[in-house]
Amino acid sequence: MSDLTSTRRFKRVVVKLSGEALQGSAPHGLDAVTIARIAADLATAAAAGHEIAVVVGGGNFFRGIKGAETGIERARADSIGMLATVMNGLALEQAVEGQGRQARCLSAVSMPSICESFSRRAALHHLAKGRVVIAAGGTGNPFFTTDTGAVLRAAELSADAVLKATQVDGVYTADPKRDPTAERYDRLSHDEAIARNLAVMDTAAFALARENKIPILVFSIAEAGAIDGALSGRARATLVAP
Ligand SMILES: Nc1ncnc2c1ncn2[C@@H]1O[C@H](COP(=O)(O)OP(=O)(O)OP(=O)(O)O)[C@@H](O)[C@H]1O
Ligand SMILES: O=c1ccn([C@@H]2O[C@H](COP(=O)(O)O)[C@@H](O)[C@H]2O)c(=O)[nH]1
Repeated sequence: MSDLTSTRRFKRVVVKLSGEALQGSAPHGLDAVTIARIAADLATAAAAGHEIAVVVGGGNFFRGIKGAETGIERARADSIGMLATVMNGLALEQAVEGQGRQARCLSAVSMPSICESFSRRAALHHLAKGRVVIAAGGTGNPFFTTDTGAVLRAAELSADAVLKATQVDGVYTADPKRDPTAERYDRLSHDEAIARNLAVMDTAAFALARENKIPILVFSIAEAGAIDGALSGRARATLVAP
């Protein structure tokens, strides 16, 4: 059995969901049909017995680095970005519950009148109850990304893998959206991803995953059933593993 066909062994996973994935074909923001499709995927994976924690990005609303380019102080711009991830988290929580599966949005940035704060204990409790945990707010600190947040949560929750659900179907030699000659890897190591500066995730995220020996599966979330495809090894994907 190859590495990719044995991914069912990943019982507890952190799904890193790009914010852009939630906007569907809209230029920004949230697309209800797309969110419902992704929520159905998450609910199906949970019903199949996987413990699912989702770390959601915010790029469909705001990225701190872009805000800083317009003159907003970087740390403040990153706070706006983290709030964007909470908006996405709440929308996803609603959508997963709409699929008949309990979900809990836990924010790394405390906002108790809106949702529970993230703690390892709370997240493990909800996972044990079969709820989909949505970890919003990234790491809770500026100058980080939700990719690093996803690996951090995976380490804290002793997850078996990070499933990076994104716009492309794997890791390429260069950004395939910019370079049509880029070639896809089936598999590579964390070391190789860092050394070749493969920007599908930031270096901090790859380094934290390397240190904690956390495999990362990069796959496209464009089609219904993508998460089950990734978990069952059917998806076209790249495995980043030691
Ligand atoms: N070597 C590479 N291989 C694959 N994708 C790459 C590579 N370099 C850059 N990319 C780009 O990285 C993107 C993945 O980032 P993603 O969309 O998941 O962003 P994010 O910052 O994690 O989420 P958000 O949408 O919330 O900002 C892909 O869409 C792809 O265009
Ligand atoms: O730990 C974190 C995570 C995120 N941010 C800010 O949020 C936005 C959106 O996150 P993406 O990972 O780009 O989707 C990001 O650009 C940062 O500005 C953060 O500050 N800390």
